[in-house]
Amino acid sequence: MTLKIGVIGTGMIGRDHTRRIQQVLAGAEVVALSDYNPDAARAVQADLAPAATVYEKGEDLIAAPEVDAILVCSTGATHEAYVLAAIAAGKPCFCEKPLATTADGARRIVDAEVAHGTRLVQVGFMRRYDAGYVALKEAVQTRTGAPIMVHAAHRNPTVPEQYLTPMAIHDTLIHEIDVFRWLLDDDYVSARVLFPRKADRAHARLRDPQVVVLETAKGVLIDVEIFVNCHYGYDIQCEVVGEDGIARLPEPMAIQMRLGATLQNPILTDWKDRFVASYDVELNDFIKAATRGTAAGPSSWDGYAAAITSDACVAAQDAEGTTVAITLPARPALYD
Ligand SMILES: NC(=O)C1=CN([C@@H]2O[C@H](COP(=O)(O)OP(=O)(O)OC[C@H]3O[C@@H](n4cnc5c(N)ncnc54)[C@H](O)[C@@H]3O)[C@@H](O)[C@H]2O)C=CC1
Ligand SMILES: O=C1[C@@H](O)[C@H](O)[C@@H](O)[C@H](O)[C@H]1O
Repeated sequence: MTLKIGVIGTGMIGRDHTRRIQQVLAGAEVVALSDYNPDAARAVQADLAPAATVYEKGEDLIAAPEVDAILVCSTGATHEAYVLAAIAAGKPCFCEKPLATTADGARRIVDAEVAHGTRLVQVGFMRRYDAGYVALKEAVQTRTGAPIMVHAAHRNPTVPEQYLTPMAIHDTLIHEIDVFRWLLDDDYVSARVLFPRKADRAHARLRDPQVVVLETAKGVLIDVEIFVNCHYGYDIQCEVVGEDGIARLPEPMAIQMRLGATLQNPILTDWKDRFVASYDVELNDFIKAATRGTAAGPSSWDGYAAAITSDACVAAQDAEGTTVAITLPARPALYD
């Protein structure tokens, strides 16, 4: 069976996921496209999915009988309504991060999915599918001994003027928030944010860099540097300190050069290149599960936990240096 997918939001990542389904992965095809800007949907149709129907409204795409499963790749604030509509239609739905822009919104999705009775939603936390993080998790489970600390960094070369201080949490740190819950099999209990002096390249309305300190229920302390004007490249670092040893996230594969009396290792500059393979694997997982009428991988519960943690981190930015508590309600059995 070929899974017939409708894509809502055909901007940068919606286009890229459409390319993936049409040109890289097996078992699915894009049969419908929709975007707030119909020209964007038509451009993706022309370039990648000539047989797809363009719908003016995302709701109509979700209801369309030829659509088996939905990809929500529109702007974050629109995710909640589309995911709820997909659940109401009983159709599997892959939702790019964030699941919703508020914890209350993510909770409404959890409640709707629990009422439906089976999983339908996968959240686009692709790092869980990255070969480096998968190897790191295995090392933490089998070799480092119980984790005590995590030191991490998320560095982007630059960000646009619209990227404001809370986005360092909602848009950027959200990947670490999810991947460390998964890596450590743990939940957060508190957050603190510290600001050093502002980098010269950071624009007026952005405090950059910042350091977020998260504490987990098992007592692990995680420090994450977020530096989105680091200039030199796109750089994701992670080191887990355990009872018996230390495990580091591997660097992306690259040719090392000995040239002109220097030893050179290139550093990537674009997050799309850093995680290109993991996007393929996460969507493949979605296609496999959606073909069976369900969803796997990062769940609505994970999206909700990330939203609660993000809200606490943003409160911690405002509280500058003060510890903000994080409380996760009891997890419904659907997500065990
Ligand atoms: N997993 C990851 O690493 C990444 C995830 N993302 C997430 O993907 C989502 C989209 O990001 P980008 O593609 O970078 O943004 P973008 O701005 O390039 O594309 C968003 C598209 O959504 C459309 N849109 C806006 N409102 C809409 C509505 N009500 N209905 C239908 N379409 C609507 C816009 O017209 C635009 O074409 C965001 O939630 C973002 O956080 C983005 C980049 C990386
Ligand atoms: O999701 C992403 C972007 O939206 C975000 O702006 C970047 O900071 C992240 O590195 C990237 O993975």
